[in-house]
Amino acid sequence: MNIGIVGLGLMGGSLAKAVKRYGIAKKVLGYINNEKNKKDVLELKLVDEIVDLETLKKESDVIILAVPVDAIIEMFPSFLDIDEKTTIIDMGSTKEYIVKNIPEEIRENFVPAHPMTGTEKSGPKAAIDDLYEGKTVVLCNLEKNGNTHVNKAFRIFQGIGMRIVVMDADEHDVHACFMSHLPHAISFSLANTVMSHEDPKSIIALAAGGFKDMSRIAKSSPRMWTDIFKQNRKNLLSSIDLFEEHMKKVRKMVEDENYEELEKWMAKANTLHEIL
Ligand SMILES: NC(=O)C1=CN([C@@H]2O[C@H](COP(=O)(O)OP(=O)(O)OC[C@H]3O[C@@H](n4cnc5c(N)ncnc54)[C@H](O)[C@@H]3O)[C@@H](O)[C@H]2O)C=CC1
Ligand SMILES: O=C(O)C(=O)Cc1ccc(O)cc1
Repeated sequence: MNIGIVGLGLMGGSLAKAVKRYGIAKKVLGYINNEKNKKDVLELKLVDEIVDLETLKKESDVIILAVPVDAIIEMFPSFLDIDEKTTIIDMGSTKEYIVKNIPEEIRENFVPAHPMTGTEKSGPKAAIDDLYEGKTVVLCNLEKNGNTHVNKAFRIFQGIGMRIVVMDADEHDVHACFMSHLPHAISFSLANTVMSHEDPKSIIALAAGGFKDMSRIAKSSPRMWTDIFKQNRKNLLSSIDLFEEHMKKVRKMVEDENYEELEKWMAKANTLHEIL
């Protein structure tokens, strides 16, 4: 099949590599809206052809939307005239707002997906060969899709070595919030907290592994994450409230010098890594 990818950054670029490597795509077409990325995509040979959006729509059996989540919504009107056999799959990190806003005309064609894998890097140069291998992709609200479109999505994701999990978009957004969006909010906060107190020289000289681990995702794209926080605002606010409760709890145990409780509380946190 021909696969057209809109947005050839980390996710789109890595998908282009994977569908070529596994022989799933006969041809990979790319649509790019910025000159700097075009140059990088050509140099990295991520796609067979860079085309305009109309050509991509006509020549692709499957169109992948690998752009920030607000851009996915903004692009809906461009796809209202696609062929009934063409499948569209989005890779956005949020699902509820996207699913709610898919126009009725293309709802059968549109498979909402979220690959639960990524890095803090962005742009075509961030694309990696095996990003998707052995990872999970969540597909949402498939009851509204035609079988042919679901089958194509399964062929692509299973074909590049992914495990598929199906759930409703609202349920997805709660899980994604706690396991990805809240951790990003915490990492951005930690980075800003430390920089508001420590000068760069001390950070360079003294930062140890733990701080580097916890602040890695604070390097993530502000454009992409502002969109995600906006679209998952309600869940993010509740998860921040709950996190604040836990911060208050540790603060109180330290303030009260309740070290017995503190040790128990930490031991409970250790058990997360028995399941991860
Ligand atoms: N970064 C990550 O680890 C993960 C990201 N996602 C989702 O995947 C999507 C893409 O993210 P990344 O690849 O990380 O971002 P990225 O920033 O690496 O790539 C996005 C690309 O889309 C292009 N773009 C933006 N607006 C466009 C438009 N209107 N038309 C055409 N191209 C446009 C940008 O120029 C950029 O090259 C986002 O929706 C994100 O939420 C999902 C899972 C993991
Ligand atoms: O860099 C990391 O560890 C990530 O967690 C990347 C990531 C970012 C956004 C997603 O929707 C899913 C995964």
